[in-house]
Amino acid sequence: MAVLDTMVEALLVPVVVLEDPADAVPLGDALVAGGIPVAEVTFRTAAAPDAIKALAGRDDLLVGAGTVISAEQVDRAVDAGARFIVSPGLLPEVVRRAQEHDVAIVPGAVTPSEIMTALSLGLDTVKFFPANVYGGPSAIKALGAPFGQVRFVPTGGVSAENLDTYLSLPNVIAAGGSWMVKPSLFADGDFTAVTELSKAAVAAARKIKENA
Ligand SMILES: O=C(O)C(=O)C[C@H](O)[C@H](O)COP(=O)(O)O
Repeated sequence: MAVLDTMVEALLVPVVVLEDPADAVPLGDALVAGGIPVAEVTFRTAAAPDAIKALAGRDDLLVGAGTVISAEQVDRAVDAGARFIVSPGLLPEVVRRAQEHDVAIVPGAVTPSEIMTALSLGLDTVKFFPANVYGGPSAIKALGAPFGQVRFVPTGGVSAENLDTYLSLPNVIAAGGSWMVKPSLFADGDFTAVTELSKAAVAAARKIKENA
């Protein structure tokens, strides 16, 4: 699916939590300037649909919705213009609703049973969340043995410091995280730090995959 290809190319999925939808455009600009053409805007705040709307028309940035935990939120995310849906867990009705909308869905799956459920729903890409708690890189490596066809997007506790331990795995297609988009980085309205941390993350991610 083309949408997931963009994620694979970016190697990174910034997990964005916005309180003010007015921050969406400057944050999107900062990510693009930093070389990350993807943003996962989480439904943890009420600002999510408006923030997604503000970014949806762009052709330099792929915007998706994160923390989507109900079919109704899938509808709202897609209405707002989300091009992909990310969920912390695996709920078949959430997956099916996204599929009905023909929108890419990356559900959370960390156990063999959850991965098998994802496969049974026609998916081959899952979010491994919270990655640091559910066994980190060694768990993803071990799951790769029975599930060689599954691609993982570890998220939760991924940082500039441990990015290499995840992205160096062949079954990890991208890493998700908030370290380059933390609200504290742009609380004063200056998004420079987002761009700088994004640039550093992109450079590190490319190097890791080249050497993997
Ligand atoms: O709620 C969801 O659906 C999420 O996407 C959770 C986020 O992925 C993580 O909270 C990001 O984790 P950190 O990078 O450790 O901040």
